[in-house]
Amino acid sequence: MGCAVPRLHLVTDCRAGRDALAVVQAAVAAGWGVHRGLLVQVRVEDDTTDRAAYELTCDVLAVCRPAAVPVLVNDRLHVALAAGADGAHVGADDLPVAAARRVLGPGAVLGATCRTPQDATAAVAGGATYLGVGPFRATTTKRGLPAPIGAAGVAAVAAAEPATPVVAIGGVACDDVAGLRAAGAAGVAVVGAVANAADPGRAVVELLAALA
Ligand SMILES: Cc1ncc(COP(=O)(O)OP(=O)(O)O)c(N)n1
Ligand SMILES: Cc1ncsc1CCOP(=O)(O)O
Ligand SMILES: [Mg+2]
Repeated sequence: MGCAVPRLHLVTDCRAGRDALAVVQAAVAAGWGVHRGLLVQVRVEDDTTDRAAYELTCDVLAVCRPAAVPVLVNDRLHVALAAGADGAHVGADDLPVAAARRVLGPGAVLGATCRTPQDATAAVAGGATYLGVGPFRATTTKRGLPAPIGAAGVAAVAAAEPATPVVAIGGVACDDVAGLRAAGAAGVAVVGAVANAADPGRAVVELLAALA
């Protein structure tokens, strides 16, 4: 995966009682020297206002820009554009990939959620830069997810679109990285593996080392 799509996607945990910005600060501070492997996706709760999403994105950008860590915004393309983020991530309930590409323009990073090879082929045709593939495993971080697809499901998507980086998501832990890479994933996206860690910075360093 080139520098446009790093291997470790840190997705913010904005549930009540969480300090998403503090986790991003810890991740970026700990990752000095290995920042080319890190990307932050700003993912807020559905009932978060656009104003709050925009302000968090600006705060995350202020932390990430000096370290050259790319920042994406989940779902809300207008927030990504307004804040000057590097791109966005869309899934089945968001704008279609091709429409998102038209909104963001050709230079933006655009991720698309996929569960199947058919999803992947459609997303690539629509202009996806990378494919967020999962859920790999059951997770408590997001409610209402479909059944996990496991490493075999990740491998099926990666094989269908070998020229487009696959980022596995859903219950991913550091110990899963080798198996996911072997399945064809170029990288992983995590919430809990970092946000729930006693030392989020150390968790980032360990994940980056496993992905190297
Ligand atoms: C890298 C990555 N992969 C998948 C998702 C999930 O996106 P989506 O299916 O649209 O679900 P929400 O995150 O919007 O609840 C993601 N965010 N990032
Ligand atoms: C947003 C999202 N989409 C599929 S799984 C997931 C949550 C991933 O969080 P965690 O890494 O804690 O399982
Ligand atoms: Mg979405």
